[in-house]
Amino acid sequence: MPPAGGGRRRKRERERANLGPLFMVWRELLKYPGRMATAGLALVTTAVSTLAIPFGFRQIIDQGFAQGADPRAIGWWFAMLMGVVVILAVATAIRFYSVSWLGERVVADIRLTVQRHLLTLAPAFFEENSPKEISSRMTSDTAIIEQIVGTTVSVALRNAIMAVGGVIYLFMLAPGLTAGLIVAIPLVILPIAAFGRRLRAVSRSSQDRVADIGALTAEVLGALKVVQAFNQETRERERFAAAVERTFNTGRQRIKIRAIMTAVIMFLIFGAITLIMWRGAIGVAEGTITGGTIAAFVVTAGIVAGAFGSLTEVYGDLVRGAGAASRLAELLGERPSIAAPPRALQLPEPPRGKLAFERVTFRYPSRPELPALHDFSLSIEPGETVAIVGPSGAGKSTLFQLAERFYDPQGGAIKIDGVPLASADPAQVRARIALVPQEGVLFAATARDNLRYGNWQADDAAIWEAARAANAEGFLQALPQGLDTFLGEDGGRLSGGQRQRMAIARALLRDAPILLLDEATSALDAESERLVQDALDRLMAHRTTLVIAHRLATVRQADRIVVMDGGRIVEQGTHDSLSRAGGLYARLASLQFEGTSATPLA
Ligand SMILES: Nc1ncnc2c1ncn2[C@@H]1O[C@H](COP(=O)(O)OP(=O)(O)OP(=O)(O)O)[C@@H](O)[C@H]1O
Repeated sequence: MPPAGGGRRRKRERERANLGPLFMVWRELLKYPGRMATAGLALVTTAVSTLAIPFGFRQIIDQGFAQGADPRAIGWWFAMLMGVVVILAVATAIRFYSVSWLGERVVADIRLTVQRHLLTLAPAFFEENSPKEISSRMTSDTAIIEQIVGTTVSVALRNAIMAVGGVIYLFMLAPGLTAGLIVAIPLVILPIAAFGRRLRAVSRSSQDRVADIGALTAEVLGALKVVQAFNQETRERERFAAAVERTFNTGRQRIKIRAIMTAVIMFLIFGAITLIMWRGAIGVAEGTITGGTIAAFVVTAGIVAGAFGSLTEVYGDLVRGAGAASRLAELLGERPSIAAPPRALQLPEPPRGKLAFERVTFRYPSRPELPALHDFSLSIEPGETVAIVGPSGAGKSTLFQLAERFYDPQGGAIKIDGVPLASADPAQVRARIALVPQEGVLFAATARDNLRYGNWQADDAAIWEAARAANAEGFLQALPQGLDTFLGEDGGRLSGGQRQRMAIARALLRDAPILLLDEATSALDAESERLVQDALDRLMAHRTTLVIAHRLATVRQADRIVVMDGGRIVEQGTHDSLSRAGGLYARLASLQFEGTSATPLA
């Protein structure tokens, strides 16, 4: 099973080679002009004071070390040089702090923006784009951007200033020698451009491979029990090993290009310097140049060479950053397919709780060939309880997906209190619905916060009242710290029946007029079963309820039973009338309701 994201990757590889995506990072940086100014000033100061050091050397060597020089003058020169060193040290600290601060801040801002945006996207987006891959974008791609802002750009600017300033100073020191150096510069720049282009492609696929590893790790750890239960450790180890080796190989390709690139550039720079020094040595021998000048020239040329050397690495980093930024921009550019229309209709007040499907035809975006609902019509009156029954894949859960407007149907309309969902604000629509899924979803938070997910305004009195009605009071009181007990990731501390009652209590707190209830198929023991049923009865009272029924008790109590098959309604009636009719319902019921009411129907 290859990790997801192949399609997107191919699309990305067709994009033009440019650093344009980094513009997004620049826009984020512009939000902090004060910090930028401080960083810029410190940056210029460090670059200039670094260059002041060879200047000082020259003075000291030519004047200070000359025989018969005034010791006080020597002291003065050294004091000056020490001053420069202090300025260099302080400016470096300020530069490091403000530049790193910007890196951390920009990444924090980008993470906030991306998460805010992801929350607006429709579930269909996450069927085509693995959430695991997206979550690795949140960590690895943002880390790359942090490095760009916090290190690379400052290194680049400082080295650019030092390279330019250094070259000017070299000209002042020895124009002839420097001219030779300048001739060497295009020899340096051209290979950078050539290697850089190749490096860019390799860096991108290298990052993709790293994301694959993250996705694979999360997938296997998330399903560890299944892996172990099926003795698939060897297979998972091999699958992971293959991914790791792919990552290593693309990484190796990247560092190979970079190694060759560095070697070529270093050779060109230092080869040129060596040749120029040879000319300089002849100059000193002939007395046309001083020792101080040659010393300053050596140190400055070293600084300039180092600066150019770092600049070559900068390009590679910027390219990596542009890759990361373009992926984040791609996420941010994804328009939510489900959103409120420009002039959304208001749902009528007070809510009545009428839910209607009118000739709805729907295909899931990821399975366009198979209609999950076919010309489906069903109208549920306020306060009515409708039980949905049917074989697996009949389209029962799809009704919930559409009522919550996680998807839009291709044909027909779904209406709440007479307003088509497509014309309303999804937030308003969802506020009228309480959903109790088959598996109660719990967050890594306290019991209190898990319940308040239904309604953040609820105080403890309201929470306990809901807990009592949901038959959850007893076990909540028995938790070590009561409502303050941390339920752990995925609420691992609660049993299946307890989780269901948590979900019911949450739905009670939500207090919405329409209830979408997916009964758990897992059989509970008789006591749990009774507690859950009892809680459900209280939850369903006075609400419009659409329930995917798995229990005899539920279908018996329903005002109406709707039997679905292949995305259509095949029968409607009561338990007694449908049992007598001898159709699909009678078959399903005779197979599955026999013996115990806890046995799943579908
Ligand atoms: N996210 C999805 N993407 C693509 N196809 C889907 C998706 N969810 C469901 N389907 C398909 O749509 C059809 C209806 O599925 P649905 O989940 O509504 O059935 P169901 O009656 O609830 O089944 P079950 O009782 O097994 O939960 C099935 O053929 C299913 O494979």
